[in-house]
Amino acid sequence: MTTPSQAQVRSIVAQAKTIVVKVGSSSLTSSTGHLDVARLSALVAALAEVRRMDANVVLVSSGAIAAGFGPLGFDSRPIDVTTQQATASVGQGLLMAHYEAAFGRYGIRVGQILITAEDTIRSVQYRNAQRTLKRLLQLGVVPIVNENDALASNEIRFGDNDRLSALVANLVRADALVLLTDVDGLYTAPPSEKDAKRLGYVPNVEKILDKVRVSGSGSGIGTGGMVTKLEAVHVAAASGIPSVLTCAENAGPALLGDPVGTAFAPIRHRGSSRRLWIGYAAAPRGELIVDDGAAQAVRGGRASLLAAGVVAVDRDFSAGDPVWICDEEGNHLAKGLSSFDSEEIAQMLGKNTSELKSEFGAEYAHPLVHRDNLVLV
Ligand SMILES: Nc1ncnc2c1ncn2[C@@H]1O[C@H](COP(=O)(O)OP(=O)(O)O)[C@@H](O)[C@H]1O
Ligand SMILES: N[C@@H](CCC(=O)OP(=O)(O)O)C(=O)O
Repeated sequence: MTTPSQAQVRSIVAQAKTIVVKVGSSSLTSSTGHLDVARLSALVAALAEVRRMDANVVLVSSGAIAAGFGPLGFDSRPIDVTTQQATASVGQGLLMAHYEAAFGRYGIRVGQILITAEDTIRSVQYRNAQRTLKRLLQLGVVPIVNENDALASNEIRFGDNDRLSALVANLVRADALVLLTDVDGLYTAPPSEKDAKRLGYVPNVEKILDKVRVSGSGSGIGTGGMVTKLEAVHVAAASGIPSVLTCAENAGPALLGDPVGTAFAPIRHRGSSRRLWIGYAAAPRGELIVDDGAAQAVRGGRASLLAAGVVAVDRDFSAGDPVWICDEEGNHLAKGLSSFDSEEIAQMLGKNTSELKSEFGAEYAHPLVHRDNLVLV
């Protein structure tokens, strides 16, 4: 695809019909780490302006832990996961109360959506979240999304909201993603280093990944630092969605398309949201190992995966789960959604369609992974 100019990217952001804005903990808090309601209100003023122009806004907001630890009598953000979860449970309600009051001043309703990483893996939950978000936007509501910290299991949690925001941008098929943090853009090195320079425009995020030096959170309040923000921008760019990264104080100008912060161009055309989900969010639960002929067909990009070409199935999974499709050397060729349980597939290996039909019935005479549910890696 031809790379848009910075002016074109800025204009996509300004004219977005649907925009996802992510605000990090570090931008909603005071120097002591407590929720700063004045900063939250300033952000809401900028978002209300976008709503006034009739664009759909989805806000991905961190800040539950920041809002919860003071009222619970802690001096600082808790460090252990269980106390963080309990703190987020208290803080999430308080955070929403502040958002409700702040958006209410502009006559705007908000709705809370709490997502776990699991919801982005399972196809049914994914569709469900997508439907609810869509309906909220149709109703003129600003959905406010956070990770469901109270219930997220330690092994599979986003932790930061950066990557979650890129997945939400895909879920709602946003035209642009704006990441608001405590630094005014991407620098060539952590901004505490004296020769670090801000980049105004990044035409291809993949080409700068090994040229900039990034580190974790500078403030110690946020979680992912610049590492997860670049991952989010990368997912968005590869999904055809441009991003702007800047500080929360620049929210207004950034949303109006002014040249603040760092703008990132999309690097690929937009695919279907379902394929993007399979490609980025879905963590494979098992593997289908295919012979040379099937590997060639899969690599061609247009074929479904038939049982006849599958030589082995690895690990237990259910129909609808994401799986790796691998060649016999163990190389990952594609990710796809399996149409059958692993137990069923074990019986179907190597059989052609008419054998499947006569042995198991017509409902088994189908590809193990349909081409619409398959994404090359
Ligand atoms: N190359 C870089 N450019 C800009 N910021 C960087 C870079 N490397 C690390 N950072 C740090 O990332 C921090 C933002 O991440 P974080 O604290 O997690 O914020 P948030 O709470 O908004 O997610 C900045 O304060 C900055 O110190
Ligand atoms: N979900 C957590 C956010 C964790 C966090 O700090 O995220 P971020 O500020 O985006 O790096 C919360 O609401 O407190």
